[in-house]
Amino acid sequence: MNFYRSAALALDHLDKHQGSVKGSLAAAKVNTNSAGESKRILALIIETLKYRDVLKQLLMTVPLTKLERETFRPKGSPSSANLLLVLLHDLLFSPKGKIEASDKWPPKEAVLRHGARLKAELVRLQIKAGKSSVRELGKAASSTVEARYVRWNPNVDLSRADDFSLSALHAHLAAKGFTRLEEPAYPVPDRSYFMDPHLTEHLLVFPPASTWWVGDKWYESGAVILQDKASCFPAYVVMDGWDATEGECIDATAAPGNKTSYMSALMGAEGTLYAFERSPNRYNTLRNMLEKAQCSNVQATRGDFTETNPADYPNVTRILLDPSCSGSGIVNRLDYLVDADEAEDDEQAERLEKLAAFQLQMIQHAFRFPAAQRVVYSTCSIHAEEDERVVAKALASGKGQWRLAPRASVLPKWERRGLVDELGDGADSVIRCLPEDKTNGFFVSCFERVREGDVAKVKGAKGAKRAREEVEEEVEPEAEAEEDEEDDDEEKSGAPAKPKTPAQLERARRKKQLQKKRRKAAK
Ligand SMILES: C[S@@+](CC[C@H](N)C(=O)[O-])C[C@H]1O[C@@H](n2cnc3c(N)ncnc32)[C@H](O)[C@@H]1O
Repeated sequence: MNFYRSAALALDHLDKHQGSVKGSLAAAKVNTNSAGESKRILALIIETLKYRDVLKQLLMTVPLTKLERETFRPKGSPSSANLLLVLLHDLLFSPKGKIEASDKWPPKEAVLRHGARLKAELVRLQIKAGKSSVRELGKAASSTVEARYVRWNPNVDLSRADDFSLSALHAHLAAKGFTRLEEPAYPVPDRSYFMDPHLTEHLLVFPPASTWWVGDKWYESGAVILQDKASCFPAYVVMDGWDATEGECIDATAAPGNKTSYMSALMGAEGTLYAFERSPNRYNTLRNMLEKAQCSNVQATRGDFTETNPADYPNVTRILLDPSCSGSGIVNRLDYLVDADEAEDDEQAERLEKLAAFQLQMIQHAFRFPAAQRVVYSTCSIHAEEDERVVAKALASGKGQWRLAPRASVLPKWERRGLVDELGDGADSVIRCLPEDKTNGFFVSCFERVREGDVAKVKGAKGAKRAREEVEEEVEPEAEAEEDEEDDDEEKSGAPAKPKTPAQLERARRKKQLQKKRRKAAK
């Protein structure tokens, strides 16, 4: 009984948008030290959220708060609305199909009085929605990736006496009872796999529930690496057309090292790949990864990429930047189950602005490397603020010396390209990935240096022009502080200057929000 009350209290808390799904447990005073109890309640909350829309629809047809007014009073704590949702979830969608409480508990008695009608109405909703089972009425979890990716790492084959070639891997998988398909098939059939249609030489695609690598010598030796497909793209794009005579490469933000190890493999473990990582802990992880994956051509450095002196790397021609981002593309998050409110939107906008400034700074630093020809910038974010807009600003600040590489060298067969509204023509040069593409949400762009006398049209120029205007408009941090003071004066005089452009309007809105917060805090 308490179990349902706690889950309903947590849902009440979430309705007020006071934090994350997990955070709502503490707010509902669930004993988070008791792993069993909190896990059970968390699972109920998540499952109820998945079915919330259909349960609400059902309650419109069978209005239990009216029919059972005595039990489900309007102003209870937890709210009747959420108590009903969790009870209905267990009755209609849980594997046991029942409410796990004493038969004498009034809310259970009240719901069961309408059990037959509720079930019949639910089936009606299912038929109307054209679903083959009531479970299909739940919100599709965005964490459902339809495939599991395994990257073959040729470095191990190069450095070890055992045969770790791709053909040996196929033979190993056949011995494990897997069938290799010649063509991609989704969902990937049980005990089957195929070579990924975009990364045909290195990436194998398995059914999502696969675990064959656990304890397997191929995994233990680093000869296969678990890496999402989209996360392989940046290394693949930055190394496009590379040959060992060309020069050296950099992975500027390397830990845990998935992309570094793929770059190293694409270099045939030849030449030199410098890998930077700022965080000491993550640097240790990177070192372990590089050792396991036999990345003998990588020189790892613990340090801040923006503090490197470009002149010290006169032979570096290719740079990969995969800096910290909001991670909004990572699909095992629960955020999609709850709608963000305006206050959270404001916090998010502020956070994205800071991230974007840092991301831009990383690209601008990469542009300073004297021999750099190709700079790839990627994020696991789906926000234009961190993706196309950063790219447009980088182009705008590149003084015409950098442009977006043509689609032909940026995974031309990948269909989902960038946002045209943001980058104009340049959108075709960059790629976006979404869970619909059976990957995490991801963004990859590639800048190339414009050769002297090259008059080719600079792609992305439209977005860059707009970004240049924005950059010019952008307020320096000091100036912003001054502007804040000015605004205070304006407020006193009662004559605020009117913001004119969308960017100014957005800043004014955020500033107002901040002032509101400050005033609230001062009270
Ligand atoms: C998104 S992760 C990189 C993931 C990595 N590319 C991979 O595929 O395994 C970003 C990493 O960059 C590091 N980082 C952030 N700013 C940095 C900087 N200025 N210099 C070097 N590393 C930085 C972070 O500590 C973090 O480990």
